[in-house]
Amino acid sequence: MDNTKLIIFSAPSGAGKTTIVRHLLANNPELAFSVSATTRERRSYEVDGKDYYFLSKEEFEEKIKNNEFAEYEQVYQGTYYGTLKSEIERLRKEGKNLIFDVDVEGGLKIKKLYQQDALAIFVKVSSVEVLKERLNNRNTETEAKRAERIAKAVKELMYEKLFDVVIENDNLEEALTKAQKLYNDFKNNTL
Ligand SMILES: Nc1nc2c(ncn2[C@@H]2O[C@H](COP(=O)(O)OP(=O)(O)O)[C@@H](O)[C@H]2O)c(=O)[nH]1
Ligand SMILES: Nc1ncnc2c1ncn2[C@@H]1O[C@H](COP(=O)(O)OP(=O)(O)O)[C@@H](O)[C@H]1O
Repeated sequence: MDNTKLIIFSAPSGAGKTTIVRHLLANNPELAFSVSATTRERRSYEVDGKDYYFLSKEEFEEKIKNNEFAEYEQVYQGTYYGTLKSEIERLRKEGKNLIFDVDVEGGLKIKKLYQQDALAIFVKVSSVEVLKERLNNRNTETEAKRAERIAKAVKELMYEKLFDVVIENDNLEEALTKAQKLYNDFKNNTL
């Protein structure tokens, strides 16, 4: 089946897209997570093959050479992230709707590739201060890496208008309800 839906979540780091994506996955069994490949270090709570395919730089560059990515980027200096064509094809063949957690540029590229089969959602918060606070609380990065994420986030805020829909994630409950409703409407062609 190649007419399944693709639902893309992009956001500045810390806005809450991973939290929203996990919630939708837990509540919608026909949804599957598009596992990206990356060269960044695994966080203690992450599982290889479930959260990301963790690859060496050499392995990743080999796949670039072989044209295996639908899209990829060096999101942070020296760190690759990308969506493998094989991942999308495998899950669509299984009849799954796919959900993506990718950065803003990656999200727009996937939207361009899949057009009306894809819904591109931008998650935002009311201020950069909120992002900083959440990244501090999540405590998964060093000070320098956090600063890099914040600098990128400030630039990404300008991309909001290029997305199909925006979800404000100041209140998590409201954001989760809106995300579920959007997914239902998109899935049922009633958006
Ligand atoms: N373009 C692209 N970006 C990705 C992909 N996978 C993850 N990302 C993005 O890379 C950025 C960094 O992700 P991560 O290291 O998990 O950090 P976090 O956003 O701070 O949780 C986030 O914006 C992700 O959405 C991908 O396959 N392609
Ligand atoms: N509405 C919210 N209010 C407060 N904290 C939140 C909210 N949404 C997410 N968080 C927390 O903020 C941090 C960043 O969220 P995460 O989903 O990892 O963001 P992203 O994937 O966009 O980087 C996490 O610790 C998460 O638990």
